[in-house]
Amino acid sequence: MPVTGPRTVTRRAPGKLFVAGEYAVVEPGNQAILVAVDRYITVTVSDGALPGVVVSSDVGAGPVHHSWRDGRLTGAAGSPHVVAAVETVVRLLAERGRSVPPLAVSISSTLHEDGRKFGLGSSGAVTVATVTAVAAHCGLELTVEERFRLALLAAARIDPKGSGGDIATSTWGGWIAYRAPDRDAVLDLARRKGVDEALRAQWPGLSVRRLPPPRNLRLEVGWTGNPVSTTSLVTDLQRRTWWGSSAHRTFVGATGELVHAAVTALEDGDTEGLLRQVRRAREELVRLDDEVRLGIFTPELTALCAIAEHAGGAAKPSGAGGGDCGIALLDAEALYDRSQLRRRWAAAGVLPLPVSPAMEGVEE
Ligand SMILES: Nc1ncnc2c1ncn2[C@@H]1O[C@H](COP(=O)(O)OP(=O)(O)O)[C@@H](O)[C@H]1O
Ligand SMILES: C[C@@](O)(CCOP(=O)(O)OP(=O)(O)O)CC(=O)O
Repeated sequence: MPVTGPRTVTRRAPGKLFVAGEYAVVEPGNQAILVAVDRYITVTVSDGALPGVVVSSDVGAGPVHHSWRDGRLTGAAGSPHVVAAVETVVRLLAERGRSVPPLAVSISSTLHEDGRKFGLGSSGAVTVATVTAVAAHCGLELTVEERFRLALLAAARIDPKGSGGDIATSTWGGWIAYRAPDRDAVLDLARRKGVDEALRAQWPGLSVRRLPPPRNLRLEVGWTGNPVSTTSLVTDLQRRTWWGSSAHRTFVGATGELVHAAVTALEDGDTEGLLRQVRRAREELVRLDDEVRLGIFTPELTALCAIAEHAGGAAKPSGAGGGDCGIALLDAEALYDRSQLRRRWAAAGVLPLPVSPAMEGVEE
């Protein structure tokens, strides 16, 4: 049966920042706090002129034509996240006895500048927006969690080490507390039993909870200008003798405690308490970096944190570090000079990014 749905569908998914819990969150069950930001990946899906799928992106070279072979898209490399997202939705359609028409997928990003990513979760956002737009184009009705699960299955095929915190944030939007499932286990389930079955099964470890946004805080974001491969930093960490050592367990224990305390502070509207936990999160990342010499804290990220602290805020890298961006939270009621903070960041090689929390995730 051919699919039916609107002829042209556009969906956009927001980027994200890590507030606390990065690195620890890659292990199933460990909690992190993330917030969506008002920079987006927008995906438009329409009927294609050629059999297969043509993908064009404003950050890629020209359009890339992929053909179907045994449920997989062949052709030039293009964007692996977009390809995996389309394949995963189409596999679900096939399991439900439905065929897919030729597709044209077009992507635009405000998570990049001149083709360079800011490090605001473009891979997660493009995966979520593609899954959602292709599903809507094909008339596939999915719950929010089903769309998250499809996007996580797609992204995990490319990198099972990724926690999926970016995908959850792009899906739900706002401030969230996230715990990852075992990605190898859910991939294995989808391979053995199919995607449809993987949507229905329990995913042990997974939890996503909306958190109330802090009322009296300003979020400042600074970009170092250096794009970083999160996968290579996480892979590097997992190869060190530190991984599995008592220092690793101490890091996970301390991060678990501070994330829990930060969740409580958000739920209680305790601004000072949240700032304290964000500082603890930075200290734990500093300790990790001292122990492992991973390069989380570049000179720019160290300066970003010091300058924001000097202004009375709490600051840290967002995510893997090594470049990309950092965040600062400042008490909106306390007196601080925002333009001075931004000037001092700029003088230290940190570009202030005018972004705000986005309370909506990708629309259905
Ligand atoms: N605008 C886009 N168009 C196509 N693919 C994209 C786009 N943005 C991101 N991607 C995909 O995400 C990958 C980059 O992921 P990553 O380096 O983890 O960036 P980020 O830190 O922003 O998530 C790219 O290789 C590509 O597969
Ligand atoms: C180390 C991490 O916990 C956080 C990485 O966050 P980044 O923001 O650096 O990267 P992307 O999610 O690819 O945008 C790994 C993870 O959770 O996947």
